Amino acid sequence: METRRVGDQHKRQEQYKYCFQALTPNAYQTLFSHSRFRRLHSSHNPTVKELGSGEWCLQKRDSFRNDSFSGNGNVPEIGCLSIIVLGASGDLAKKKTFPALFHLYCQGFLPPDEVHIFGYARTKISDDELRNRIRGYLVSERSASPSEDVSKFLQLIKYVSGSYDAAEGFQLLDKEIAKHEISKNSQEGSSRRLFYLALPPSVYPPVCRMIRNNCMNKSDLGGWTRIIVEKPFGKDLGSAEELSSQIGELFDEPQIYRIDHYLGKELVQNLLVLRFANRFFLPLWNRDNIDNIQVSILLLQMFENHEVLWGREDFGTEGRGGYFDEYGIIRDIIQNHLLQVLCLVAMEKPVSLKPEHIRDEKVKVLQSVLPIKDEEVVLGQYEGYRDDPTVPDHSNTPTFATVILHIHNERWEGVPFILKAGKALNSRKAEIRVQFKDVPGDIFKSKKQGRNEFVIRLQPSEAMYMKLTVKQPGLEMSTRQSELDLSYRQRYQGVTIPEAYERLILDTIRGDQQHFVRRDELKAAWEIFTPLLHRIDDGEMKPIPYQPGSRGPAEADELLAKAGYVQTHGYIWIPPTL
Ligand SMILES: NC(=O)C1=CN([C@@H]2O[C@H](COP(=O)(O)OP(=O)(O)OC[C@H]3O[C@@H](n4cnc5c(N)ncnc54)[C@H](OP(=O)(O)O)[C@@H]3O)[C@@H](O)[C@H]2O)C=CC1
Ligand SMILES: O=C1O[C@H](COP(=O)(O)O)[C@@H](O)[C@H](O)[C@H]1O
Repeated sequence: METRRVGDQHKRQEQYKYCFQALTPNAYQTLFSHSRFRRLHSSHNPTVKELGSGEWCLQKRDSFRNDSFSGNGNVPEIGCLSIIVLGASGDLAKKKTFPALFHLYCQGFLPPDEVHIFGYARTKISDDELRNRIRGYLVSERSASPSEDVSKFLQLIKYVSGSYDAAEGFQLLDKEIAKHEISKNSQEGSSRRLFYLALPPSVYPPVCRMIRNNCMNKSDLGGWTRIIVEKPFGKDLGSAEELSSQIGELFDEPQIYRIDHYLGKELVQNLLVLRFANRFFLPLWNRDNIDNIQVSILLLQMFENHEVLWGREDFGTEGRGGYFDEYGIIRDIIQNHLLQVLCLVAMEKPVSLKPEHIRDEKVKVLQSVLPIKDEEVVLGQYEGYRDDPTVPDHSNTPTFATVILHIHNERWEGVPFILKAGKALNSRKAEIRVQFKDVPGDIFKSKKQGRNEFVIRLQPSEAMYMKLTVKQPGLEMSTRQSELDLSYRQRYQGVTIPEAYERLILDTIRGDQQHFVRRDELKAAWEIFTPLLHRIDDGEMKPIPYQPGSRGPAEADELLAKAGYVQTHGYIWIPPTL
């Protein structure tokens, strides 16, 4: 288990506290973008804090602590930090893990005097070869001198080659990490080791065992060893539980960070604030006022040879057709990303912001979901999917699904939660759409135009907008649909929204598990979908073909209408331009 030094925390906080009065956040950003200033102050990770009466203070931000939610019991740690990316030769590492680390580095969260990064995989390449593989993916809007930052960041990376199931490679890795720790004069027992498993889950058990046997850190002086594991966590309830037990025998739950990158998205993180810090929503957020809720992730992606046709996306397609066919859209997106978002939309107010309190409430939602009915599922497979060379000719794998869930509790009885995800569709967006009931005794007959909707656009063009009926400006008393719009790009100009992976890796370093999936959450999530998945795997339920570049099968829209969703015809929300 982890131990921490509280005395050092105070000393360290005091050491770096300093103020620049009358400095606005924008002025600070500009100042910080000058490399000389950054050189002077980056190791202090300063942040801007409002003092009140229009004054702003620049103060030390501890790189390993989330000060705003100190209620979760975190205590900052000091000393040397080693981040080890296992599967460093792979797709995720190149496209997401290393770029996220680079962003953190550019913002001063990974001070070079404390941090070292190791890549580990079987592929025999040199340090420089690994650096060259990832160099092109290191782009940061926050870097004032990008090429200088890229070079410095790459120098922090060392590569170790070895297998995933033999001690030799991990002993070598341990030696390299220890060398780094000694070079930083890190006291034994105070160093921190973060292992990011950017690997296929099939190798998680041997890799965890190797880490446990060969690379653990002493924790008696506040040091720790943590692991981040990627999805998919299993293929169904049985395999997920088996994987959980295997990892659980080697690591305690507080050391395991099961990542779901949707939990790191800005507007997903905003859900708790939105729901529980605003009086507006408290009395409305229930079955008395809400008719139905949709959560959707729509993608343009197709696989391999179709990519060019439909516009290649920056993440998740390349060479993943084989992976995808084994899993399908429900395992790839619905059982994890959509269900996690649903939990945050539907859960009760947690006792506090402590990770365990939040996760307790999420588990309750999952445990209250009723069994899925066949007639409330529409599966689709886009035409041409099976032409992909990595996909079997008779694949029954859905590339699209709409599934209706019902939550059996006092707040949500009777409100359908419509989860929808698909690939090769006509648009790319992720959103939460809360549709309210019709106005009782409507004297304007406005229900023919549309219902009130509260939409949270997760991506692209992050926004929240409230669709409502207003008087058409002019002499006549007629109504029209309009919106109250909080578009982030317009409202928060110049603010860079962090990447999900960046935020979640930082949370792991800080020891904050709020945005990670707990073992019992995972189990409850698989319990919901396993019966349906087995029926699909056994060929008892078949996907309906749909045209690539369409909305998916027409039957999905019919299911939506049956569930009570009323489409507003002729209204389209257009993200405001600057
Ligand atoms: N890429 C993506 O878009 C996303 C990936 N993920 C998840 O992240 C993890 C890593 O994904 P990704 O980087 O795409 O995976 P890759 O297939 O690129 O694998 C990563 C590395 O693991 C090693 N590896 C691959 N297959 C095996 C195998 N059968 N046995 C042992 N080692 C193997 C290879 O390294 P070497 O041979 O050099 O050892 C490879 O470079 C997976 O769990 C994936 O599901 C999650 C979301 C998105
Ligand atoms: O986990 C996954 O998510 C991506 C979609 O993520 P986004 O952040 O780009 O919305 C998806 O394309 C991929 O198939 C899936 O594995």
